[in-house]
Amino acid sequence: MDNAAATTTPRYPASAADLFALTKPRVMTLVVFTALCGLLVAPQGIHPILGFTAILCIAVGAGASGVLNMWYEADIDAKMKRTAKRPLPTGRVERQSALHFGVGLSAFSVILLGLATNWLAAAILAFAIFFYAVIYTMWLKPRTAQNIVIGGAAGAFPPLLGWAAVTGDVTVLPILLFGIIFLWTPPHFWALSLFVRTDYAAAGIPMLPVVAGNKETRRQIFLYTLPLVASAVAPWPLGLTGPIYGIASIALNLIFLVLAARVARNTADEPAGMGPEKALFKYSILYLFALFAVLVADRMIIA
Ligand code: HEM
Ligand SMILES: CC(C)=CCC/C(C)=C/CC/C(C)=C/COP(=O)(O)OP(=O)(O)O
Repeated sequence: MDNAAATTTPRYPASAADLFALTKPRVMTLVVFTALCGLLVAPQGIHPILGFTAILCIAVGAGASGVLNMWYEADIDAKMKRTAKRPLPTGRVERQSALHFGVGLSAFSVILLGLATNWLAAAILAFAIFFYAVIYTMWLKPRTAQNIVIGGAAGAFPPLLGWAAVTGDVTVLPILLFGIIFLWTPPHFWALSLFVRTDYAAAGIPMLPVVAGNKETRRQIFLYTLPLVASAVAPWPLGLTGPIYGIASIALNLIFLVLAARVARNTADEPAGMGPEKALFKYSILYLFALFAVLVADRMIIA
């Protein structure tokens, strides 16, 4: 794959800031937070140093998968306004360096997590990295408009990882947390994808609005919101949490439902400024932070 958009001579060694940018640090905030929540709601404790090491490994593993994603997509990123200024398309980092960095961080995070906690957690981390870097990035994303639905599962692993690092097992609650992020990802991303449809079309990526149009994407956003809302409220009736989570999650989910319904009802050809789509995208991030925060608060108060 040629890096056609290279505009500067690659710096060797690459700057720390550029290498850090390859790990998608802004997205990582929510990855780290949901992993920490998975760790905190586990039914037993973990030594703080081991807990810190586990979260660090999950963050580094997620970052590694972001590096491998950017390594593979350097020429696609060069074609899209949103991504053209990244370190690889601008030529600030050599592709070979990015590959070594991504593989090195992957191996480091998986091995250290296995040594510090247990090998189930390490195996899940290895699988999550593989899922995002290979199954989503290399296989699904360029081929099908369902890329986000299946591939988004990669981002649902962090709470499962946090839990497994403590307990060495996986039970109903961490699987539900996985399910919540899995069902959250399509509305989260499709709301944004409506704004960058032409970018994806230019890069030849079959994102849903490119393939099915804005109207169908808005409808799918609402359809995925229904099981999301159901699974996000479920921990309370299932007896896995108390009323603090129950009541807060009902409020958070009602807002999500209303915003998704506004998106579905929007008949404008293109999404505009701070319209329903931007509101839903921004709220989706706040929602996941808040939902996981109240889960931890609820479990800590009950305990
Ligand atoms: C395949 C699934 C996903 C896709 C395609 C996707 C895509 C995007 C895109 C394109 C952005 C815009 C900003 C940027 O480029 O940084 C974004 C923002 C964001 N995403 Fe996602 N996302 C996905 C899943 C997730 C998951 C699983 C999480 C964490 C649990 C997450 C957390 C975030 C956060 C925190 C932001 C805001 C970053 C900022 O401050 O700009 N995303 N997402
Ligand atoms: C533990 C572990 C391995 C977690 C992985 C977490 C993670 C980073 C999930 C994917 C979220 C994400 C930023 C998708 C971007 O999609 P894209 O690559 O299509 O976006 P782009 O166009 O911005 O590159």
